[in-house]
Amino acid sequence: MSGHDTASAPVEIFKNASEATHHLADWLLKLALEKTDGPFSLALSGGSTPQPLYSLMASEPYVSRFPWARMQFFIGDDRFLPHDHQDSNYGMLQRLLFSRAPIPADNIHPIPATGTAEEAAKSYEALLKRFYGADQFEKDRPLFDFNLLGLGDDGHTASLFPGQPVLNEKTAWVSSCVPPVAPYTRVTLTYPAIHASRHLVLFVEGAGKKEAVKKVMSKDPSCPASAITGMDDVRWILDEPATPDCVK
Ligand SMILES: O=C1O[C@H](COP(=O)(O)O)[C@@H](O)[C@H](O)[C@H]1O
Repeated sequence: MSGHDTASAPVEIFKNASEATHHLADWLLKLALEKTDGPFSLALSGGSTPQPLYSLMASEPYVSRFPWARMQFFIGDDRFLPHDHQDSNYGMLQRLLFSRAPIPADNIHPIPATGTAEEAAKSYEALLKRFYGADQFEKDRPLFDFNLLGLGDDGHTASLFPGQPVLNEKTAWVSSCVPPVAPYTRVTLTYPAIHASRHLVLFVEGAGKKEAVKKVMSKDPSCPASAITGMDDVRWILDEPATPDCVK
């Protein structure tokens, strides 16, 4: 069973964060191995939830099994900070995964951290368009084979925060934005770029997220994650504490 949006998406529930993380690593490995006709492109999220996943991918047996040379790594959103700043999403990925797995340097695509945030967004969009080989999305041709998204307790995903102008972006693939409350100017994939994903997963853990998960599942318009769609497959991977009673 598969769904194309966050309300119809199947929900996979795991007893705890460790089980959810192992399941996600196994599924991601399967998808990456199955895609043999060209690169396997990924957009990865930041924040705290996926950190054990990145560490796991860089550990045995996964590190010996992923087809790293065929994988192209993009960042779903980042804080506009030097890459070695402790709150940089790219910096976190570099520490936990990129520096520990045999990934060709040319396959890792950080959001630039120089110039202005607007310039960084434009430059990342140009890079994505070169990778995609076109300036416009083509029907049934994804930009990302896999897009890993998190969820904030305010319903934000990537750096699409409630009530922000970036939510209305219809053409740009990448945008800078200033979160209303959370720290740092951000550079984020926009809805059009996120929607061009073949497999998209909302990976959410912890009781503190339960209310936000419930709102997004019921398409509450105040939550940016409610408007997420994917091309083929949108799914939730949750641990029990994050799972609303209505889906248990
Ligand atoms: O600010 C961000 O928050 C979300 C959720 O992070 P978490 O720490 O609650 O897991 C994350 O998905 C996003 O990439 C990040 O920049």
